[in-house]
Amino acid sequence: MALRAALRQKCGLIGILSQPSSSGSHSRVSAVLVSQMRNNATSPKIKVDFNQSTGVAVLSMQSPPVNSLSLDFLTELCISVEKLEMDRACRGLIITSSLPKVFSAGLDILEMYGKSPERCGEFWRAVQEMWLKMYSSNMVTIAAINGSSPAGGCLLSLTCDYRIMSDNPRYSIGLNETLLGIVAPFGTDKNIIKNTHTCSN
Ligand SMILES: CCCCCCCCCCC/C=C/C(=O)SCCNC(=O)CCNC(=O)[C@H](O)C(C)(C)COP(=O)(O)OP(=O)(O)OC[C@H]1O[C@@H](n2cnc3c(N)ncnc32)[C@H](O)[C@@H]1OP(=O)(O)O
Repeated sequence: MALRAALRQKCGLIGILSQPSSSGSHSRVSAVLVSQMRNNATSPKIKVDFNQSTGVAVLSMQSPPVNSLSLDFLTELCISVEKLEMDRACRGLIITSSLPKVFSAGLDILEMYGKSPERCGEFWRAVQEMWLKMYSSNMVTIAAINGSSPAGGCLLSLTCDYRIMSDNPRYSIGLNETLLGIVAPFGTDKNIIKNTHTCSN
C-alpha cells in the first residue's frame, strides 16, 4: 500500500518534471540507449537485478575504487534507469553499492581537471540529466546507502524518494563539495537531515 501511495504521489510530479527539455538534453541518453540495445551490450559499472515477482530492481554500482560519477558512469546509470522505466513491470528501484565502505564518492574529480570546455559541458549536462531522470522517475526509488556518500553521492541519494543509511560512524554523507569551490543551489541539503534514516549493517 505504502509503495502504491508513494508511486501515485510521484506520478503527480512526473507530469511537471518530465516535460521535454528545451535544451534537448534527454536525447543523448536516448540515442545511446537505442544504440546499446541494438548492440545488446552490458554495462560493467552497473549491475541490475530485477525481481519479476516483486517488481523491484536492485541497481548496484560497481565501479572501483569509489563509484565516482564520471561521464561514462553517469551515462550508464541513466541508461540502466531508462531501461527499467521502459519495463512496466518494474515499479520500484533500489540503488546501492557493491563496493565495501563507499556508496559513491560523488562527481569524478578527474572530469573537472584539464578537460576541454566541450567535454566539461557534456559532463555537467550528464550530471543534470542524472538527477533530473532520477528525481522524475516513475518508479519508487530508494537509496540504500551502504558506505560514504559525499557531494555528488549525496546528490544521487537526494534524488531518490527514500534514503536508508548504514549506521556506521565511519560512513559520512553530506554536500561537502563547497570545500572544492562547487556550490549546490540553495535548499538541496535540507532533506538529508529530514529524510535519511539509518539502520545497522
Ligand atoms: C535533488 C536536487 C538537486 C539539485 C542540483 C544540485 C547540484 C549539486 C551539485 C553537486 C556537486 C557535486 C560535486 C562533487 O561531487 S565533487 C567530488 C566530491 N567528492 C569528494 O570530495 C570525495 C573525496 N573522496 C573521499 O572522501 C574518499 O575517497 C571516500 C570517503 C569516498 C573513500 O575513502 P577511501 O579511504 O575508501 O578511499 P581513498 O580516499 O583512498 O580513494 C581511493 C581512490 O579513489 C580516488 N577518488 C576518491 N574520490 C574520488 C572522486 N570523487 N573522483 C575521482 N577519484 C576519486 C582517490 O583519489 C583514490 O585514488 P588512488 O587510489 O589512485 O589514489
